[in-house]
Amino acid sequence: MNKKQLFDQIRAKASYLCVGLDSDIHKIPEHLRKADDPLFEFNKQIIDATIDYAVAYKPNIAFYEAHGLKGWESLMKTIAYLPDDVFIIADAKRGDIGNTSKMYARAFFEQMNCDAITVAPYMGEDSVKPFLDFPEKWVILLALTSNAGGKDFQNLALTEGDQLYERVLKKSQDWGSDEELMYVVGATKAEALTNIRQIVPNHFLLVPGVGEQGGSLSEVSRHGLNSECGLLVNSSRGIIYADGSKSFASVAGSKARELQQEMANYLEKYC
Ligand SMILES: O=C(O)c1cc(=O)[nH]c(=O)n1[C@@H]1O[C@H](COP(=O)(O)O)[C@@H](O)[C@H]1O
Repeated sequence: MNKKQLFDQIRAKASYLCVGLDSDIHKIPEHLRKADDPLFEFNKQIIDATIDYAVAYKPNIAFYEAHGLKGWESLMKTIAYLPDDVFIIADAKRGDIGNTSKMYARAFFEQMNCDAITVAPYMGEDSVKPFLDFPEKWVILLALTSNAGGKDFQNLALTEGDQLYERVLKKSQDWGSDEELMYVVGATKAEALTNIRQIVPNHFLLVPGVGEQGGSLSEVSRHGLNSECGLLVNSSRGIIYADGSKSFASVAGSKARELQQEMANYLEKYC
């Protein structure tokens, strides 16, 4: 999916919501655990309930890999079930020497037909570039992550003055354009968004950390929205585990709708 198509979807649904499919066999409702493929059954019902309110879905690969072959099957079935007009992010946090990155890219872009993959920038240009060789596919580079430990490296001041995350934003612009590169910025770091928007005014940002991690959708939207929206805000546990009973899907749908309605207001106000 290209940037225009993504923005068209955002306008059509008045939403920049990404639903995180961090589907954990120990957290899904009891009655689904007896199904043939419990993770897929859970995801299917979550997708059906939230599809009108979300433009993107982000399966977190760890939750599937943890189950070996069966988990990969649940993941592939989930991706195949998602309609073509939603943006699919493989949250895989990959990145390795060039020939290995190329194989990761083929796995997630060709085998699984995802639109985007999260990539760690730590190994530098030749580890990121192979992911950028695929037309209309996206690299989402970790810049300023939502977790407390992110500051151990990302906020370190370099001798030239930038913090490390700022250097990631600046340097990576030599590798690809805003038609193929996005950045992860945690909702818990909303205070940095004004500065980030000065460095990357036009790029899309994937913003996880609203809901369970306590980030504010209002703050993120106020400081992060640009004229083409420029945001995909993810919530995983706050939607998919909002209710643990047989009503889990309809409660997930209501949670997604609440976020979408808030987003519709912000789009009107700031975009
Ligand atoms: O790359 C990510 O998606 C990510 C980056 C980051 O900085 N923080 C972060 O929480 N995430 C992911 O976003 C999701 C957040 O989940 P919830 O906190 O349950 O909404 C998880 O899948 C995390 O792995």
